[in-house]
Amino acid sequence: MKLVLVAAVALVKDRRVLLAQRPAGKSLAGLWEFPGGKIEPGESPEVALIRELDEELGITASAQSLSPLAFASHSYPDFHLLMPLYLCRDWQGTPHGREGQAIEWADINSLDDYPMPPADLPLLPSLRAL
Ligand SMILES: Nc1nc2c([nH]c(=O)n2[C@@H]2O[C@H](COP(=O)(O)OP(=O)(O)OP(=O)(O)O)[C@@H](O)[C@H]2O)c(=O)[nH]1
Ligand SMILES: [Mg+2]
Repeated sequence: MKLVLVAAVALVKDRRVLLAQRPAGKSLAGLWEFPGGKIEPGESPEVALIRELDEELGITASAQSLSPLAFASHSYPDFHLLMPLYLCRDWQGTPHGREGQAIEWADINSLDDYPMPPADLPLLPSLRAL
């Protein structure tokens, strides 16, 4: 089974977390996910996330602003996903969907209203505990 490493982040402001909707045409289209993406060869998870936050949302974050929150380990039919989820409360800029994706500040107590990839569901208690 192929192991795929993805870095993701919960951007948290007050009691809200930023979710991004996967665009039509991609795998798991329409589901709400944490911003992030595949870790490229030679990248640390933090460096990958800083790059993805710029590419996907147009914001700047530093490695020191990323703290470990939880991780997902989930078998999809064609690969196994290992995804550290970081917490970030401090960044520069205003997030906007730079790749045409919808984004939303979801109330941490209303995450059930956002259909998410199956890998993400075990991560939600860590968020609610914040
Ligand atoms: N960024 C992100 N990816 C997630 C989450 N949950 C989850 O299962 N994934 C999966 O992790 C994989 C990598 O995400 P990615 O953001 O780099 O993938 P991508 O947009 O290039 O999609 P692709 O796999 O269609 O090429 C995808 O298969 C995605 O479905 C999540 O909360 N955030
Ligand atoms: Mg991505």
